[in-house]
Amino acid sequence: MGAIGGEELSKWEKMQGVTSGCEEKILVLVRLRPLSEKEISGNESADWECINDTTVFYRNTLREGSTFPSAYTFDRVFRGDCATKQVYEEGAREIALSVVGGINSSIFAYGQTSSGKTYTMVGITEYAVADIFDYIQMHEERAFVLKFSAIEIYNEIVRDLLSTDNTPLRLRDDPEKGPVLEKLTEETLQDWGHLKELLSFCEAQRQVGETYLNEKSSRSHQIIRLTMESSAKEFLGKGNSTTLSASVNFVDLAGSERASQVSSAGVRLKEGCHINRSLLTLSTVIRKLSKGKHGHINYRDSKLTRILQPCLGGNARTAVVCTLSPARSHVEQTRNTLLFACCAKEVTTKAQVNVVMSDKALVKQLQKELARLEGELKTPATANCDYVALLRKKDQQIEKMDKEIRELTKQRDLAESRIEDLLRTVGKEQISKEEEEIWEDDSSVSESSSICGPNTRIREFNNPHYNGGDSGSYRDEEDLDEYCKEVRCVELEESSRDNSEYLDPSVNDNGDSDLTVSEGENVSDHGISTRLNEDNRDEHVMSGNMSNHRNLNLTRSWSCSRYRMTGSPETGEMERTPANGFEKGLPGRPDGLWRKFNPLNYDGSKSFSRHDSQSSIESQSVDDEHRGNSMGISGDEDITSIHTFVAGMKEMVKLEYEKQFVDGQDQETERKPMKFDRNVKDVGIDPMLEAPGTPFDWSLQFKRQQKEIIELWQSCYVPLTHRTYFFLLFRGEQTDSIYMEVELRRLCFLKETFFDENQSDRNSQPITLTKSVKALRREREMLVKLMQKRFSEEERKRIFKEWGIGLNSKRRRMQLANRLWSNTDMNHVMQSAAVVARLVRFSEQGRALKEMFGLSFTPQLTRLTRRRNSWKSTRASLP
Ligand SMILES: Nc1ncnc2c1ncn2[C@@H]1O[C@H](COP(=O)(O)OP(=O)(O)OP(=O)(O)O)[C@@H](O)[C@H]1O
Repeated sequence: MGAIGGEELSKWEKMQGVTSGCEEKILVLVRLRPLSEKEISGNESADWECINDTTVFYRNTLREGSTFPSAYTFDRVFRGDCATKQVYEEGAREIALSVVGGINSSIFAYGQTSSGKTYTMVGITEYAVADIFDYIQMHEERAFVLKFSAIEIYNEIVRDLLSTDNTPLRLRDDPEKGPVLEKLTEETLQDWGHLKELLSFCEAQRQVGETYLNEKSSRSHQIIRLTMESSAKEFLGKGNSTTLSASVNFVDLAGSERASQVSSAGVRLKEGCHINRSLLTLSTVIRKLSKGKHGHINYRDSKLTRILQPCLGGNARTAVVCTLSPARSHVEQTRNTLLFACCAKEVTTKAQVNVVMSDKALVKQLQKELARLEGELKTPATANCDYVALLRKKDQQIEKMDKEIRELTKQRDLAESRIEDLLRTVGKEQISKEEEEIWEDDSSVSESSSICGPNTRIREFNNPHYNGGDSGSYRDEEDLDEYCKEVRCVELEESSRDNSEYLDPSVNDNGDSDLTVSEGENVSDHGISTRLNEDNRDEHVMSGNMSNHRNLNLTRSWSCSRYRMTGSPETGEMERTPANGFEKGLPGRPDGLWRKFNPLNYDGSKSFSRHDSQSSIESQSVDDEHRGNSMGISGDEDITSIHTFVAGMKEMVKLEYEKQFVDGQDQETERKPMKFDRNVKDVGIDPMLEAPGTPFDWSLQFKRQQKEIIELWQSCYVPLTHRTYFFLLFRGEQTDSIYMEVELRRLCFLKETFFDENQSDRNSQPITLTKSVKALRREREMLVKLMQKRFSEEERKRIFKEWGIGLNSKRRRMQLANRLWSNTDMNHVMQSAAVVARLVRFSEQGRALKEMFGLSFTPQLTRLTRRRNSWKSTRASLP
């Protein structure tokens, strides 16, 4: 055991200080042993020699075909006659004694079997421990603790060499300490004797076996670990000491071997496999580490590399002593060892001093650091003032940004709201278009067999949930129900509105109507009798509308018609008066109100004076000739409903009453020919005066007009619903005459509009035959759907039979719908009306419709109750 002089130790300590925390390469030493007696007796030649302290040379250069280099250079090479002490002192000592300065270290012995690994490591271990003991003795100011532990890895099993228990040790990874062997025995070294005792024990415990090459061949990897802790004695027990803690590993690897060379078998062969495999892993790790610490390093492929991981490129100083046999027979194994050594010398580690602070020392240090930081914060330095100003500025910026955020949020919400509105609008339009396309594309209905469209505009103008969509869009059964409900609803509204309208119209002193339309409120006649023309005026387009409002460009709406303009005409003072019912308003109307009409001065040649009813009628008839264009009647919007008819009717009746009240006398009616070969008397414009004396004439006239109306309905493609309502409501009573006349007049007008060849551009005409045909087609489709809903299966079968529709034929309901109102034969008409009435539930409303429409407005003094039996029977035949 070599003693370490004080001078030498100081040199090491300086060196440790320089190297601590810095990267350094593994120290590679090569030791060439002499030929063993066996090799000598076997006439082995020594092909390897150390030509200097760092180079080993292969001198059998005559060997042909060799591609290996002849000289290998390392940190230090030792000839066969070198003692282990020299190997230690000139090579391993520096690494081994790093532990005294708190730096981990490891010394490996790597080489083929019988190359002298154990021989070398036993010596190095003892020299190192001896030096450590000397170091301890030389540093009495410090307190040292030296712990000894030893393990072996045998067939990939880790065993505690200080324990007689062969229980394998568990290996786990500690985040701070790295790989840790659980329950590993650690003996605190007392003295040299104690060390020798332990080493002997380990040697006895280690797996050793006889092989062909080595009588005492190590069959396991052995690691002897010395852990050294040191603290300055002056701080011990005061809680503020710091401790240096480090370990040094003495690793005696099992020797790589060739089975053929060692002639091993059985247990030895198995041992050799494990040995070679683990050494191969070690070689791989070293080779990868030699190329840099990039990528995955397979430490975990063997217990050996896992345990030695900190020593291989980690926090440790490492020395590898590669032992060689010079014998020619081992040349390949020797070259392999040299290749390993070459790789190892490229591997770098980064060792640093391991200082363990006591808890108290750690707390004290942290408190000191905290006090320093608090002092900096409390110091009213100039810099702090700057911070205050900076903080204030930042606060202002934050406040400003908050404002901007709030404003932007508002704008965003507003924009989102607008987008939603827009999307809703676009969505509705899209739905409308799609629905229209569906209707247009549906070829299931024979257009040629269609007659007219449903009262579709009712939906459009009265359903608050249906704003601007295609009126013909009844998408499902619910819609069909809604359709029927709306009919009734609208009819109720119609009744009240008609009455109010009749009472309310007034004109100002200039002869112009004060009934200004509220734009967009074209609800007056459910889109049939009114429409919004290009001038945004609500116009009555009822063909039977005899009101000379047209000539006056009088505009009106329901909103304004609900207010009656009263008060002094001179002052123009107006008073809003709630609308009254038609019945009580017309006969007993205050003179003051009716005098409002006196100043009316109708337009030139086309107008008439209230004092000249004859001329007025004539003019009106002439006006009607032009109304097709001026009124902008739409086929869809015009004759589609009984409501339309009623509205126009009331206008006409109102004027007649007006004339009578204003003139105060019967006007002599000069029967001038009208456009439609009618005059006032012909159309029964004042039936209350005529009818009493001519009941029989009226009966004949009604029959004639009824036939004429039915034919016009057919040729003008009037909606079936309208036809049904009209047909069933007006059955020949004397009071019906006025309605019959109005219907005739507007149908004649419509027909003329449809078939006027002079219309240069039919597409520009709002009223076209095509539109009416399409509308009628939609109405028939609607009736088809209602058939499914209104009629039971049995009823449908019965009706199909009655109508000559084969029960096995396809699309029976469509066939029936196409046949309804398809000709003008009276029996056919009655049957058609009966079916349609069922479908639209006319029978449930019955005559109440007529009352609701205000159709019983005829003055009580002249009510004829004569009825035609045929019309009675029609209603009675309703299913
Ligand atoms: N440098 C040396 N000088 C003299 N004898 C040596 C030297 N090295 C080794 N020997 C001898 O060689 C034999 C084998 O040595 P050793 O057991 O140390 O080899 P090994 O590499 O450990 O073998 P194994 O791997 O099989 O355990 C021993 O008898 C040993 O005394």
